[in-house]
Amino acid sequence: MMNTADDVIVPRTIPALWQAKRRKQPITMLTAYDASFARAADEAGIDVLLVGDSLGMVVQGQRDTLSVTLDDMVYHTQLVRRGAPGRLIMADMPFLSDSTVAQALASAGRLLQEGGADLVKIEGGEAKAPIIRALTDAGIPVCAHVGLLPQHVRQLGGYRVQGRDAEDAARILHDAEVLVEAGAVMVLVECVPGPLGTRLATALETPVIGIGAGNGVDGQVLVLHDLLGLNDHPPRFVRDFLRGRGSIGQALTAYVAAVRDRSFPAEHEGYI
Ligand SMILES: Nc1nc(=O)c2c([nH]1)NC[C@@H]1CN(c3ccc(C(=O)N[C@@H](CCC(=O)O)C(=O)O)cc3)CN21
Ligand SMILES: CC(C)C(=O)C(=O)O
Ligand SMILES: [Mg+2]
Repeated sequence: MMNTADDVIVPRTIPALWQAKRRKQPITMLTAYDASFARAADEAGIDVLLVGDSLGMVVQGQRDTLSVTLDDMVYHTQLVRRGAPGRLIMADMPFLSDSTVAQALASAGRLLQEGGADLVKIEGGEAKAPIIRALTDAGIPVCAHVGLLPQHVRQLGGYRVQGRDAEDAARILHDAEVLVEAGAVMVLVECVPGPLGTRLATALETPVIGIGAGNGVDGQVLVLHDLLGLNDHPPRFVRDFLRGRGSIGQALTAYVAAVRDRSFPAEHEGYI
């Protein structure tokens, strides 16, 4: 069958992601760290591949993401780009690679120029607004990561739900608005009550991608290894899509279908 422009629900540009949001077509995102899984995810029609600093945990076996280096991120972004040459690829800015404007420009520059990423993701609240503004002005698209910030795990003392009380929820919403005002083209919100995820997606024109943020956001992201059942202590928001299926390809295809028809995440796979 011939593809027409309207069939293409697989957005490969940032404007296409905005269009998907306007059309209420859920966006699918998945982490990838190497060429083989990038190709598998590409073939399954995942919209955006995230080279997450979660690679410190699922690939390197560390207990958190703090030790991941910019060199690690550049290397894994190269691998993912080789496996999925035509796919939108987002790369995490690792811990302390984005502390000053000059350093953030140099770090993001490497992720785009050497790694082949299309955009970068920055963890943080309002304090990251000047960084996001500078990258945006330089032509580097940025996704703002709010809610649970794994790079702040030493302050938080663990990976816990954020935005549970009204004050914290208002702060997260305010942060996201400020970061979008600074130029962020996408927002990723991690580990917040479902109603807060919905409020963010409603308040912003920008696509809001959730992980553990309920079903009312504009798209979902999961860590690849979690989706394949390789997490011994999975958070609530994880579903093992390989369980009961015959192949990794089928698991990835099932994830795409479940996000698109909004059957994932179910009520019990979120926080209240
Ligand atoms: N494999 C993997 N999957 C992830 O989703 C992930 C990573 N690694 N590494 C970086 C961060 C850390 N993340 C995490 C890790 C644990 C929980 C967790 O156990 N959450 C508790 C919530 C406890 C509460 O109610 O506050 C849960 O039971 O869901 C959440 C997010 C998400 N990211
Ligand atoms: C959990 C997702 C959002 C992430 O930032 C990562 O994989 O590093
Ligand atoms: Mg990350």
